[in-house]
Amino acid sequence: MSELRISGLRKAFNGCAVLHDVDLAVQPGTLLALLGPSGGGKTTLLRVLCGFDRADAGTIEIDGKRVVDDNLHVPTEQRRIGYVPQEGALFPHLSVTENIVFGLPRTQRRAHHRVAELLRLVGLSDDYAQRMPQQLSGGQQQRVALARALAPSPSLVLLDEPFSSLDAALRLETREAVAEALAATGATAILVTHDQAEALSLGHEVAVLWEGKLIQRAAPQTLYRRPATRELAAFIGDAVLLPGIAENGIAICPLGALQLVAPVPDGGVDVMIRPEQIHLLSASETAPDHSTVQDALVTSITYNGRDADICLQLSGAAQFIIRARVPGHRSPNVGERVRLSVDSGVIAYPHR
Ligand SMILES: Nc1ncnc2c1ncn2[C@@H]1O[C@H](COP(=O)(O)OP(=O)(O)OP(=O)(O)O)[C@@H](O)[C@H]1O
Repeated sequence: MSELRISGLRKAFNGCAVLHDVDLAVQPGTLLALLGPSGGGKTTLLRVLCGFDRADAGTIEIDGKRVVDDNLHVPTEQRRIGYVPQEGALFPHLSVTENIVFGLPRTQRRAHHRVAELLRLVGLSDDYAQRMPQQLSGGQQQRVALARALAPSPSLVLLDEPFSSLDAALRLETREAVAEALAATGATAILVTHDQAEALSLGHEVAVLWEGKLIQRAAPQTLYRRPATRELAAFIGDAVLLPGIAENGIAICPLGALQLVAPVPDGGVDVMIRPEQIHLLSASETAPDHSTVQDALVTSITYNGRDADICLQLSGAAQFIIRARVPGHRSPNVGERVRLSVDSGVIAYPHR
Protein backbone atom coordinates (compact mmCIF):
# COMPACT_ATOMS: atom_id res chain seq x y z
CA MET A 1 0.00 0.00 0.00
CA SER A 2 1.51 3.27 -1.07
CA GLU A 3 0.86 6.93 -0.77
CA LEU A 4 0.71 9.19 -3.83
CA ARG A 5 1.58 12.88 -3.60
CA ILE A 6 1.18 15.26 -6.52
CA SER A 7 2.11 18.89 -6.11
CA GLY A 8 1.88 21.88 -8.48
CA LEU A 9 1.60 19.63 -11.53
CA ARG A 10 1.36 21.42 -14.87
CA LYS A 11 1.09 20.19 -18.42
CA ALA A 12 0.40 22.03 -21.67
CA PHE A 13 0.12 20.84 -25.28
CA ASN A 14 1.22 23.31 -27.96
CA GLY A 15 1.09 26.17 -25.47
CA CYS A 16 -2.44 25.25 -24.35
CA ALA A 17 -2.60 24.44 -20.60
CA VAL A 18 -4.31 21.11 -19.87
CA LEU A 19 -3.31 20.66 -16.21
CA HIS A 20 -3.15 23.78 -14.00
CA ASP A 21 -1.16 23.39 -10.77
CA VAL A 22 -2.77 20.11 -9.71
CA ASP A 23 -2.22 19.18 -6.03
CA LEU A 24 -3.48 15.78 -4.93
CA ALA A 25 -2.56 13.36 -2.14
CA VAL A 26 -4.00 9.85 -2.10
CA GLN A 27 -3.69 7.89 1.14
CA PRO A 28 -2.51 4.26 1.08
CA GLY A 29 -5.24 1.75 0.23
CA THR A 30 -7.63 4.41 -1.08
CA LEU A 31 -9.57 4.00 -4.31
CA LEU A 32 -9.87 7.52 -5.65
CA ALA A 33 -12.31 8.13 -8.51
CA LEU A 34 -11.08 10.90 -10.79
CA LEU A 35 -14.21 12.39 -12.33
CA GLY A 36 -14.78 15.16 -14.81
CA PRO A 37 -16.28 16.08 -18.15
CA SER A 38 -14.66 15.04 -21.39
CA GLY A 39 -11.50 17.03 -22.17
CA GLY A 40 -10.96 17.98 -18.51
CA GLY A 41 -7.46 16.47 -18.39
CA LYS A 42 -8.09 13.12 -16.65
CA THR A 43 -6.22 10.96 -19.15
CA THR A 44 -3.40 13.50 -19.34
CA LEU A 45 -2.98 13.33 -15.55
CA LEU A 46 -2.87 9.54 -15.71
CA ARG A 47 -0.35 9.58 -18.56
CA VAL A 48 1.92 11.97 -16.64
CA LEU A 49 1.64 9.77 -13.54
CA CYS A 50 2.59 6.71 -15.59
CA GLY A 51 5.49 8.56 -17.19
CA PHE A 52 4.12 8.23 -20.75
CA ASP A 53 4.13 12.06 -20.93
CA ARG A 54 6.48 14.51 -19.21
CA ALA A 55 5.15 17.14 -16.79
CA ASP A 56 6.05 20.79 -17.49
CA ALA A 57 6.30 21.57 -13.77
CA GLY A 58 5.48 20.05 -10.38
CA THR A 59 6.44 16.99 -8.39
CA ILE A 60 5.12 13.44 -8.03
CA GLU A 61 6.03 11.10 -5.18
CA ILE A 62 4.98 7.46 -4.98
CA ASP A 63 5.53 5.77 -1.64
CA GLY A 64 7.81 8.59 -0.50
CA LYS A 65 10.01 8.22 -3.59
CA ARG A 66 10.16 11.17 -5.95
CA VAL A 67 9.54 10.14 -9.56
CA VAL A 68 8.98 13.59 -11.12
CA ASP A 69 10.41 17.03 -10.47
CA ASP A 70 12.01 19.78 -12.55
CA ASN A 71 15.15 17.69 -13.12
CA LEU A 72 13.75 14.19 -12.79
CA HIS A 73 11.63 11.88 -14.95
CA VAL A 74 11.84 8.30 -13.63
CA PRO A 75 11.02 5.89 -16.51
CA THR A 76 7.61 4.19 -16.49
CA GLU A 77 8.98 0.70 -15.74
CA GLN A 78 10.68 1.94 -12.54
CA ARG A 79 7.56 3.59 -11.09
CA ARG A 80 5.86 0.34 -10.00
CA ILE A 81 2.54 1.35 -11.50
CA GLY A 82 -0.11 -1.06 -12.75
CA TYR A 83 -2.08 0.41 -15.65
CA VAL A 84 -5.46 -0.74 -16.98
CA PRO A 85 -6.52 1.09 -20.17
CA GLN A 86 -10.02 1.48 -21.63
CA GLU A 87 -10.02 -1.63 -23.78
CA GLY A 88 -7.84 -3.68 -26.05
CA ALA A 89 -5.28 -4.09 -23.32
CA LEU A 90 -4.64 -7.80 -23.90
CA PHE A 91 -2.25 -9.20 -26.48
CA PRO A 92 -4.62 -11.02 -28.86
CA HIS A 93 -2.09 -13.73 -29.81
CA LEU A 94 -1.34 -14.68 -26.16
CA SER A 95 -3.54 -16.82 -23.89
CA VAL A 96 -4.94 -15.48 -20.61
CA THR A 97 -2.06 -17.09 -18.69
CA GLU A 98 0.55 -15.71 -21.07
CA ASN A 99 -1.00 -12.25 -20.87
CA ILE A 100 -0.90 -12.29 -17.05
CA VAL A 101 2.61 -13.76 -16.93
CA PHE A 102 3.71 -10.89 -19.17
CA GLY A 103 2.99 -8.59 -16.21
CA LEU A 104 5.37 -10.51 -13.93
CA PRO A 105 9.09 -9.86 -13.57
CA ARG A 106 11.16 -12.29 -15.71
CA THR A 107 12.31 -14.32 -12.66
CA GLN A 108 8.71 -15.09 -11.65
CA ARG A 109 7.32 -16.01 -15.05
CA ARG A 110 7.37 -19.73 -14.31
CA ALA A 111 5.30 -19.29 -11.14
CA HIS A 112 2.02 -20.39 -12.69
CA HIS A 113 0.34 -20.80 -9.29
CA ARG A 114 0.48 -16.98 -9.18
CA VAL A 115 -1.69 -16.87 -12.32
CA ALA A 116 -4.39 -19.01 -10.65
CA GLU A 117 -4.21 -16.76 -7.59
CA LEU A 118 -4.58 -13.59 -9.70
CA LEU A 119 -7.46 -15.06 -11.71
CA ARG A 120 -9.26 -15.93 -8.48
CA LEU A 121 -8.60 -12.41 -7.22
CA VAL A 122 -10.47 -10.89 -10.17
CA GLY A 123 -13.30 -13.43 -9.85
CA LEU A 124 -12.38 -15.81 -12.71
CA SER A 125 -11.88 -19.57 -12.34
CA ASP A 126 -8.87 -21.58 -13.55
CA ASP A 127 -10.97 -22.65 -16.56
CA TYR A 128 -10.15 -19.34 -18.21
CA ALA A 129 -6.38 -19.75 -17.96
CA GLN A 130 -5.85 -21.26 -21.41
CA ARG A 131 -8.46 -19.22 -23.30
CA MET A 132 -7.51 -16.65 -25.90
CA PRO A 133 -8.72 -13.04 -25.34
CA GLN A 134 -11.26 -13.27 -28.18
CA GLN A 135 -12.91 -16.16 -26.30
CA LEU A 136 -13.71 -13.84 -23.39
CA SER A 137 -16.47 -11.28 -22.90
CA GLY A 138 -15.44 -7.61 -22.70
CA GLY A 139 -15.86 -7.70 -18.92
CA GLN A 140 -13.73 -10.83 -18.57
CA GLN A 141 -11.03 -9.22 -20.74
CA GLN A 142 -10.96 -6.22 -18.41
CA ARG A 143 -10.65 -8.51 -15.39
CA VAL A 144 -7.66 -10.24 -17.01
CA ALA A 145 -6.17 -6.82 -17.78
CA LEU A 146 -6.50 -5.97 -14.09
CA ALA A 147 -4.94 -9.32 -13.10
CA ARG A 148 -1.99 -8.53 -15.37
CA ALA A 149 -1.64 -5.03 -13.88
CA LEU A 150 -1.74 -6.48 -10.33
CA ALA A 151 0.70 -9.31 -11.10
CA PRO A 152 3.93 -7.48 -10.11
CA SER A 153 2.29 -6.13 -6.90
CA PRO A 154 2.44 -2.50 -8.02
CA SER A 155 2.58 0.46 -5.61
CA LEU A 156 -0.20 2.19 -7.46
CA VAL A 157 -2.94 1.01 -9.85
CA LEU A 158 -4.28 3.41 -12.47
CA LEU A 159 -7.46 2.53 -14.36
CA ASP A 160 -8.48 4.68 -17.34
CA GLU A 161 -12.24 4.31 -17.92
CA PRO A 162 -11.93 0.52 -17.72
CA PHE A 163 -15.67 -0.13 -18.03
CA SER A 164 -16.61 2.35 -20.74
CA SER A 165 -16.84 -0.21 -23.55
CA LEU A 166 -19.07 -2.60 -21.57
CA ASP A 167 -22.85 -2.77 -21.72
CA ALA A 168 -24.82 -1.77 -18.61
CA ALA A 169 -25.26 -5.23 -17.03
CA LEU A 170 -21.67 -6.30 -17.65
CA ARG A 171 -20.41 -2.96 -16.43
CA LEU A 172 -22.07 -3.38 -13.05
CA GLU A 173 -20.76 -6.91 -12.57
CA THR A 174 -17.23 -6.02 -13.74
CA ARG A 175 -17.15 -2.91 -11.53
CA GLU A 176 -17.94 -5.02 -8.48
CA ALA A 177 -15.29 -7.62 -9.34
CA VAL A 178 -12.66 -4.92 -9.90
CA ALA A 179 -13.56 -3.07 -6.68
CA GLU A 180 -13.34 -6.35 -4.71
CA ALA A 181 -9.98 -7.26 -6.26
CA LEU A 182 -8.53 -3.84 -5.50
CA ALA A 183 -9.84 -3.96 -1.93
CA ALA A 184 -8.41 -7.49 -1.44
CA THR A 185 -4.92 -6.36 -2.46
CA GLY A 186 -5.22 -3.12 -0.47
CA ALA A 187 -3.97 -1.30 -3.56
CA THR A 188 -3.87 2.47 -3.77
CA ALA A 189 -5.74 3.16 -6.99
CA ILE A 190 -7.02 5.96 -9.21
CA LEU A 191 -10.00 5.18 -11.40
CA VAL A 192 -10.67 7.67 -14.18
CA THR A 193 -14.30 8.02 -15.22
CA HIS A 194 -16.74 10.52 -16.63
CA ASP A 195 -19.62 8.45 -15.27
CA GLN A 196 -20.96 10.10 -12.10
CA ALA A 197 -22.70 6.96 -10.78
CA GLU A 198 -19.51 4.96 -11.24
CA ALA A 199 -17.43 7.55 -9.37
CA LEU A 200 -19.93 7.85 -6.52
CA SER A 201 -20.47 4.11 -6.10
CA LEU A 202 -16.86 2.93 -6.44
CA GLY A 203 -14.68 5.73 -5.10
CA HIS A 204 -13.78 5.91 -1.41
CA GLU A 205 -13.17 9.51 -2.40
CA VAL A 206 -13.90 11.44 -5.58
CA ALA A 207 -11.67 14.15 -7.08
CA VAL A 208 -13.12 16.36 -9.81
CA LEU A 209 -10.91 17.62 -12.62
CA TRP A 210 -12.65 20.47 -14.44
CA GLU A 211 -10.90 22.27 -17.29
CA GLY A 212 -7.56 21.11 -15.93
CA LYS A 213 -8.20 22.26 -12.35
CA LEU A 214 -8.93 20.06 -9.37
CA ILE A 215 -12.08 21.84 -8.18
CA GLN A 216 -13.21 19.47 -5.43
CA ARG A 217 -12.13 16.35 -3.63
CA ALA A 218 -14.53 14.77 -1.17
CA ALA A 219 -16.30 11.64 0.03
CA PRO A 220 -19.04 10.62 -2.47
CA GLN A 221 -21.91 11.73 -0.20
CA THR A 222 -20.32 15.13 0.39
CA LEU A 223 -19.68 15.64 -3.30
CA TYR A 224 -23.30 14.88 -4.16
CA ARG A 225 -24.78 16.94 -1.31
CA ARG A 226 -22.36 19.87 -1.45
CA PRO A 227 -20.85 20.25 -4.91
CA ALA A 228 -18.40 23.14 -5.08
CA THR A 229 -20.02 24.86 -8.09
CA ARG A 230 -23.48 24.97 -9.69
CA GLU A 231 -22.01 23.48 -12.88
CA LEU A 232 -20.64 20.55 -10.87
CA ALA A 233 -24.02 20.18 -9.11
CA ALA A 234 -25.68 19.65 -12.50
CA PHE A 235 -22.88 17.34 -13.68
CA ILE A 236 -23.01 15.08 -10.61
CA GLY A 237 -26.77 14.56 -10.74
CA ASP A 238 -30.04 16.30 -11.54
CA ALA A 239 -30.18 19.68 -9.87
CA VAL A 240 -33.05 22.13 -9.41
CA LEU A 241 -31.53 25.62 -9.33
CA LEU A 242 -33.76 28.48 -8.16
CA PRO A 243 -32.99 32.14 -7.45
CA GLY A 244 -33.19 33.12 -3.81
CA ILE A 245 -31.91 35.20 -0.93
CA ALA A 246 -29.64 33.85 1.78
CA GLU A 247 -30.22 35.24 5.27
CA ASN A 248 -28.77 33.92 8.51
CA GLY A 249 -28.36 30.35 7.29
CA ILE A 250 -31.77 30.21 5.56
CA ALA A 251 -32.39 30.36 1.80
CA ILE A 252 -35.66 32.00 0.82
CA CYS A 253 -36.69 30.84 -2.67
CA PRO A 254 -39.87 29.95 -4.62
CA LEU A 255 -39.94 26.62 -2.74
CA GLY A 256 -40.06 28.35 0.65
CA ALA A 257 -37.56 29.09 3.41
CA LEU A 258 -35.06 26.25 3.40
CA GLN A 259 -32.23 25.54 5.83
CA LEU A 260 -28.75 25.84 4.31
CA VAL A 261 -26.36 22.98 5.07
CA ALA A 262 -23.28 25.07 4.29
CA PRO A 263 -22.90 28.75 5.20
CA VAL A 264 -22.92 31.41 2.48
CA PRO A 265 -22.77 35.21 2.82
CA ASP A 266 -26.19 36.89 3.07
CA GLY A 267 -27.48 38.14 -0.30
CA GLY A 268 -28.63 36.91 -3.71
CA VAL A 269 -27.99 33.20 -4.37
CA ASP A 270 -28.91 30.27 -6.58
CA VAL A 271 -30.42 27.56 -4.38
CA MET A 272 -29.64 23.95 -5.32
CA ILE A 273 -32.17 21.24 -4.48
CA ARG A 274 -31.96 17.62 -5.60
CA PRO A 275 -35.20 16.33 -7.25
CA GLU A 276 -35.48 13.56 -4.65
CA GLN A 277 -35.72 16.23 -1.91
CA ILE A 278 -39.11 17.24 -3.36
CA HIS A 279 -42.01 14.97 -2.39
CA LEU A 280 -45.59 14.90 -3.64
CA LEU A 281 -48.05 14.68 -0.75
CA SER A 282 -51.31 12.77 -0.97
CA ALA A 283 -54.48 14.62 0.11
CA SER A 284 -54.41 13.13 3.62
CA GLU A 285 -50.65 13.39 4.15
CA THR A 286 -49.06 15.98 6.41
CA ALA A 287 -45.62 17.30 5.62
CA PRO A 288 -42.74 15.97 7.72
CA ASP A 289 -41.01 18.33 10.17
CA HIS A 290 -38.39 20.66 8.73
CA SER A 291 -39.99 20.74 5.32
CA THR A 292 -41.92 23.45 3.51
CA VAL A 293 -45.16 22.92 1.57
CA GLN A 294 -46.04 24.42 -1.83
CA ASP A 295 -48.88 23.96 -4.31
CA ALA A 296 -48.01 23.08 -7.90
CA LEU A 297 -49.43 21.87 -11.21
CA VAL A 298 -48.09 18.74 -12.92
CA THR A 299 -47.09 19.80 -16.45
CA SER A 300 -45.37 16.63 -17.72
CA ILE A 301 -44.19 13.22 -16.58
CA THR A 302 -41.35 10.97 -17.70
CA TYR A 303 -42.11 7.51 -16.38
CA ASN A 304 -38.95 5.38 -15.89
CA GLY A 305 -40.46 2.32 -14.21
CA ARG A 306 -38.86 2.33 -10.79
CA ASP A 307 -39.27 6.11 -10.57
CA ALA A 308 -40.79 8.98 -12.52
CA ASP A 309 -39.54 12.51 -13.24
CA ILE A 310 -42.32 15.04 -12.74
CA CYS A 311 -42.22 18.58 -14.12
CA LEU A 312 -44.15 21.00 -11.91
CA GLN A 313 -45.23 24.60 -12.27
CA LEU A 314 -45.25 26.36 -8.89
CA SER A 315 -48.51 28.09 -7.95
CA GLY A 316 -47.75 31.73 -7.29
CA ALA A 317 -44.44 31.50 -9.14
CA ALA A 318 -45.59 30.15 -12.51
CA GLN A 319 -42.38 31.16 -14.27
CA PHE A 320 -40.56 28.37 -12.40
CA ILE A 321 -40.83 24.82 -13.69
CA ILE A 322 -39.11 22.43 -11.33
CA ARG A 323 -38.47 18.74 -11.48
CA ALA A 324 -39.24 16.20 -8.74
CA ARG A 325 -38.49 12.48 -8.70
CA VAL A 326 -41.10 10.18 -7.18
CA PRO A 327 -41.41 6.38 -6.90
CA GLY A 328 -42.96 5.05 -10.14
CA HIS A 329 -46.07 3.72 -8.36
CA ARG A 330 -46.78 7.20 -6.93
CA SER A 331 -46.67 9.00 -10.26
CA PRO A 332 -49.52 11.58 -10.56
CA ASN A 333 -51.33 12.60 -13.78
CA VAL A 334 -50.54 15.50 -16.07
CA GLY A 335 -52.80 18.45 -15.17
CA GLU A 336 -53.21 17.34 -11.55
CA ARG A 337 -52.79 19.91 -8.80
CA VAL A 338 -50.49 18.60 -6.08
CA ARG A 339 -48.92 19.67 -2.80
CA LEU A 340 -45.16 19.48 -2.53
CA SER A 341 -43.13 19.04 0.58
CA VAL A 342 -39.49 20.03 0.29
CA ASP A 343 -36.81 18.61 2.57
CA SER A 344 -34.84 21.31 4.20
CA GLY A 345 -31.07 21.06 3.98
CA VAL A 346 -30.05 22.67 0.71
CA ILE A 347 -27.01 24.47 -0.56
CA ALA A 348 -26.70 27.82 -2.32
CA TYR A 349 -24.22 29.56 -4.59
CA PRO A 350 -23.76 33.34 -4.21
CA HIS A 351 -24.50 35.30 -7.38
CA ARG A 352 -21.36 35.92 -9.37
N1 LIG B 1 -1.09 14.60 -27.20
C1 LIG B 1 -1.89 15.67 -27.19
N2 LIG B 1 -1.64 16.71 -28.01
C2 LIG B 1 -2.41 17.82 -27.99
N3 LIG B 1 -3.49 17.97 -27.18
C3 LIG B 1 -3.80 16.95 -26.36
C4 LIG B 1 -3.02 15.75 -26.33
N4 LIG B 1 -3.56 14.92 -25.39
C5 LIG B 1 -4.64 15.58 -24.88
N5 LIG B 1 -4.78 16.78 -25.46
C6 LIG B 1 -5.82 17.79 -25.13
O1 LIG B 1 -5.84 17.95 -23.74
C7 LIG B 1 -7.17 18.14 -23.26
C8 LIG B 1 -7.46 17.14 -22.17
O2 LIG B 1 -7.52 15.84 -22.75
P1 LIG B 1 -7.68 14.52 -21.87
O3 LIG B 1 -7.71 13.35 -22.80
O4 LIG B 1 -6.64 14.50 -20.81
O5 LIG B 1 -9.10 14.76 -21.20
P2 LIG B 1 -10.06 13.69 -20.49
O6 LIG B 1 -10.61 14.40 -19.29
O7 LIG B 1 -9.34 12.42 -20.25
O8 LIG B 1 -11.18 13.51 -21.59
P3 LIG B 1 -12.04 12.17 -21.95
O9 LIG B 1 -12.96 11.94 -20.78
O10 LIG B 1 -12.78 12.58 -23.18
O11 LIG B 1 -11.07 11.06 -22.17
C9 LIG B 1 -8.08 18.02 -24.46
O12 LIG B 1 -8.40 19.31 -24.89
C10 LIG B 1 -7.22 17.31 -25.49
O13 LIG B 1 -7.57 17.69 -26.79
